[in-house]
Amino acid sequence: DNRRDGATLHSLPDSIIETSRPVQLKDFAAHYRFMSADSEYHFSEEYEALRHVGHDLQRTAADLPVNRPKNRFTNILPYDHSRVKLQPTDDEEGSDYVNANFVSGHNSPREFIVTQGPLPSTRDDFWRMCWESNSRAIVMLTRCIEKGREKCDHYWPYDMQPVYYGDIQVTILNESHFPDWNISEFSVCKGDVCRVIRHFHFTTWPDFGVPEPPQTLVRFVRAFRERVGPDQKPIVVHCSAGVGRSGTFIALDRILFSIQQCDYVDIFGIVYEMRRERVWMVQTEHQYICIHQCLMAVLEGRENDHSP
Ligand SMILES: CCc1ccc(NS(=O)(=O)O)cc1
Repeated sequence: DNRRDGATLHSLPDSIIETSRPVQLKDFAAHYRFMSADSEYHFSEEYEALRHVGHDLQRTAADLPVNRPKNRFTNILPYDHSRVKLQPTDDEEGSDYVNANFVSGHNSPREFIVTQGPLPSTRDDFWRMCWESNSRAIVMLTRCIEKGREKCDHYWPYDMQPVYYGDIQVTILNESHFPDWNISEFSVCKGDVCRVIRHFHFTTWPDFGVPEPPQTLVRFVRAFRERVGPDQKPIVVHCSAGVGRSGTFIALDRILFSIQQCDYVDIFGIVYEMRRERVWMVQTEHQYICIHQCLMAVLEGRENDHSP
């Protein structure tokens, strides 16, 4: 029975705490029907079993007074063990801090850098993080303004004129617009050294919600993977808090790789592992179910259907 209270769960060794629930792909449709039955009772139970994962981990850097203003949300703080560290400047306390964690992908244990939507006061740190990590891709899963509220700073230029963010110069090279996302290429320069960073901006994912229909997210992940190299450079992923939509995107990306190589899928285990790296990854039960619906669409050959 996994419905132990948080305290009990924390005191148990990992060997007793359930960390994976693999499902054979040949059984996945029946599994989905079972989990969905009785008002999705078993999805609720499984998602509840993830509630306390990671909450025993320390986040001391995020809590330093000098760093508190750098957090968009006071309850979305990066764990110390997996946090991304900027190159510190001259013993300035907090100069290495950004609200971001390394998160595992299918291809490597630090495939992703997951971060909050930059604040006006942290967008220079965001670009320093992109530069210092040698990232070549940014996945943005929120709009800057949603329902009249600022969810993310517009941290890139509004037109083709170069803009400096600290000592990083960003220039839009090109933009492609699609119904549910935009794909741009930025020239990012520090001094005489320039790189191209691709920006994949999903524009129709409501906060705390899911893309409709779920196949839209499958198509976005495919469009992203078609254009990002097989290099070992980290991929920056963010939404507003950098947990709900970001976690859902990464979970689906990992699953689409996994089913190419394995005859089973472990969605519970993927989310469990991500939550040990960054808090609240996949933030709602509906997002957790959406991951399953995306996989159902792929397995049934419906990923290119546009009907809701
Ligand atoms: C309460 C803080 C919070 C705000 C927004 C989100 N959603 S998001 O992680 O998908 O941006 C998650 C958490």
